[in-house]
Amino acid sequence: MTFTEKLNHAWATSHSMLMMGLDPDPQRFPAEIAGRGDAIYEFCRAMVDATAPYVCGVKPQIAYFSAQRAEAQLEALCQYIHETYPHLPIVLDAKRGDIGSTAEQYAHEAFERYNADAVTVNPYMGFDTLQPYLAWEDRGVVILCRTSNKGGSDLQFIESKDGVPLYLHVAGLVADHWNTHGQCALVVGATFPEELARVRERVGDMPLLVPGIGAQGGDIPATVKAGCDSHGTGMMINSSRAILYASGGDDWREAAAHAARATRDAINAAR
Ligand SMILES: O=C(O)c1cc(=O)[nH]c(=O)n1[C@@H]1O[C@H](COP(=O)(O)O)[C@@H](O)[C@H]1O
Repeated sequence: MTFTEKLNHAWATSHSMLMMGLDPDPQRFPAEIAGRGDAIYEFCRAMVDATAPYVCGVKPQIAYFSAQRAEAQLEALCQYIHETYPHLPIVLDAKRGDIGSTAEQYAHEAFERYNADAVTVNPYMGFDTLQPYLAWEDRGVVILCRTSNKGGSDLQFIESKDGVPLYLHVAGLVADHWNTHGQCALVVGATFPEELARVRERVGDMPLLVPGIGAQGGDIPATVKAGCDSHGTGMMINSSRAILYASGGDDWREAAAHAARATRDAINAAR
């Protein structure tokens, strides 16, 4: 099954557009697992178990693992998710971008070492730097377009050809030229619903990864109104910290499950 098929299946069967973001910060771990050698793996595994019924996919952020020398725990986690929840796509958030020969190594890392269904990439260096990822035709390539942070406007709002802002130019390039195998998705922040609507209008039913609800304050009804595709779905709406750290007490698993369910329900109520 390709990434796109898996994602469509996950949307249909989970009735959820919530993506569980895994940004494990040892400073915020519950006492029960803090200090364990495998704490990152155990924390993330528990979070996936608690939230799996309410999500359409899982997005581990690689820096939270590599900064702690925990790449082996990320490998084990991806294997656990594939074995236990084979219907849930894994989007490895790595935001890679480099010349083709190096990109080949990054693609190998994401798709072979971690066996991710999709990876996030940065289009700043152009098409040839994305080709090594696109060559893995069954995997997803999730391209930064209009990011959720304030500073995204510094470059993404610069007017390109015909006065079109750069983020919309990227959306057009992907929709019209780069998505030849139907494997691409775009990153658009929930913090900018107006631009989300413009991207949706430009790219039709292409999947969108939409971070920025929860800890970054993005408005759920505005996001849903702006970003759904023609079938009333089409988004992986990510939330990480607001779910992972819903409670630091003994009820951390239950609190995460409750937060995930409530977020899924808030998204569905706005559809
Ligand atoms: O590609 C991403 O996932 C991403 C793009 C973007 O524009 N903004 C953004 O916040 N992200 C990621 O989404 C997650 C957001 O986490 P929370 O703000 O805790 O929900 C982090 O892992 C970010 O690295």
